Amino acid sequence: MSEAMLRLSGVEKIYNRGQTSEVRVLNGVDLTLARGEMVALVAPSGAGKSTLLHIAGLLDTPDAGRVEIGGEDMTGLTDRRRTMVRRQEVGFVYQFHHLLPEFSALENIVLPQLANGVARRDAVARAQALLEQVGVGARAGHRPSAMSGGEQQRVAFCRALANGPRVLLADEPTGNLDPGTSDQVFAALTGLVRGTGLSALIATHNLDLAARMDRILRLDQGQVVPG
Ligand SMILES: Nc1ncnc2c1ncn2[C@@H]1O[C@H](COP(=O)(O)OP(=O)(O)OP(=O)(O)O)[C@@H](O)[C@H]1O
Repeated sequence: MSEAMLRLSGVEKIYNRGQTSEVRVLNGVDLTLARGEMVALVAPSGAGKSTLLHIAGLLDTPDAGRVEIGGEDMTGLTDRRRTMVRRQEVGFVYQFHHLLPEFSALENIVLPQLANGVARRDAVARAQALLEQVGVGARAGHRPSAMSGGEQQRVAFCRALANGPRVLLADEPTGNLDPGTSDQVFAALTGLVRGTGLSALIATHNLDLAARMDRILRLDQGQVVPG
């Protein structure tokens, strides 16, 4: 059997709304991403995609169930260890790029590497190589505000991959782009992911993009089912 990079088992999440009402957003989510798999997560707005991605990426904890990354059970880890695993093993991409506005594209990819203990020279070389790979190498010195939306998002992909994570989690990564740009930016993301062994879970409303991934999963009534 192929190696599981991300596994969620029986994951539950309940939010309290006031003192009397609660909403069970995730109700026994089981999900496994094999090494190198690109999987689409499709769900109506409000179904709990962001909640699921945050739990999978160790930004939030489930009320029940467990999360394993690279075969390691994340339940009961110290905050310090969780932060370390998140920084090294998980890359995030959001609908909006969230790049640091006062830094260049290159620096936005260098900084997370420095925070992870990489030497500056190596970090710069990796950042430049990633930018070249997604076709924005010539923009390395530009600040985000001097780049197009598609270019900004490509830089955000590079930043997410800066520390060589094993798992990439993306929440509507092309949701803010027009259809043509969305296609190109998705192709750039695919180019970065394929062949690296990285496993990607990509939430999208775009069914054309979803159809280009290895599998489609649907979040339905708090559970993940084949799409
Ligand atoms: N901190 C919170 N407290 C209470 N309810 C919450 C909280 N966070 C999310 N919810 C509720 O949980 C449900 C799922 O939210 P979530 O953001 O995960 O959905 P989503 O599928 O990502 O939606 P969208 O596609 O619109 O971003 C929603 O009904 C939301 O209102």
